[in-house]
Amino acid sequence: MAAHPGGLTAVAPSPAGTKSGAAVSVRGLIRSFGTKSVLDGVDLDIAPGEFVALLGPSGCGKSTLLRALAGLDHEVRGSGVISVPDRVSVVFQDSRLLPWDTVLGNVTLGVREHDADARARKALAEVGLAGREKAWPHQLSGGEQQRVALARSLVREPQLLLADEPFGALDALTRIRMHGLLQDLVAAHRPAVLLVTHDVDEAIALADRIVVLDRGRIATVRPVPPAIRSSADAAGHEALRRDLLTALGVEPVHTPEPAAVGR
Ligand SMILES: Nc1ncnc2c1ncn2[C@@H]1O[C@H](COP(=O)(O)OP(=O)(O)OP(=O)(O)O)[C@@H](O)[C@H]1O
Repeated sequence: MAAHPGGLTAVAPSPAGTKSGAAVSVRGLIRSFGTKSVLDGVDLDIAPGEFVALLGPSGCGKSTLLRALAGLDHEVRGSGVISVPDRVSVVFQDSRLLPWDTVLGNVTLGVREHDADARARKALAEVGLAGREKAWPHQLSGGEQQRVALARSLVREPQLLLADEPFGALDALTRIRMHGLLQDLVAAHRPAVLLVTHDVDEAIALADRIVVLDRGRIATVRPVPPAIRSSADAAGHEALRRDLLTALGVEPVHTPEPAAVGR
């Protein structure tokens, strides 16, 4: 879906990026529900083309932050402190396809350019669904439906892709395949990405940088060096994993050293 429908005073779209050159700039973002404070002064920058994963315990406000960036939260309060690009797309855990329209119809929906059809076909080919244009959503698997959702987000060439646990409902094997697909799509289109996930391993596998939301603020920020992302640096990967689990308040399970043979 096209996010950022407008009417949100705290969000300032900036097609050329923010003054600082960031694709996303958030300062002191506050959001409460009744007396419950959820976001309590969030500061976050995302550079153009940067992939940021957002981790945090259940209920800490990850989706609330994403909805604020998407322009879907009309109550968010700040002081003109959110700046996002002009073209923002959102992918959710469920594909949110219209059941009464075909795959092609779902992807072209809302695209006003004269070549919407051709663009949608290209996007569907990119997600591996060439030839399925006339299928109905109910004829697709969960993974295929999420592929359509990705195609629908890409057809608008977003400068910012917001993804709220997009693979959370998929089986482990499909998830791994979708990770590869998302990496390819991001490499080809270079949007800035904010991925909300519960999965530390998913965050390490995909992100350039991981941020942890805790008690309404960004509490931990960790870069993910390419060697750790690809698991070439296995020790670094494990150290980062433990570090993030600790930041999430989870006691990492102790993995014993392999027993020395012949000692
Ligand atoms: N519209 C709303 N009205 C009242 N409370 C809300 C609303 N939306 C969110 N909340 C509350 O705000 C808190 C943060 O919710 P949010 O969905 O952002 O958390 P989350 O970190 O994404 O959680 P999860 O990982 O479980 O999806 C929760 O306590 C939730 O109940």
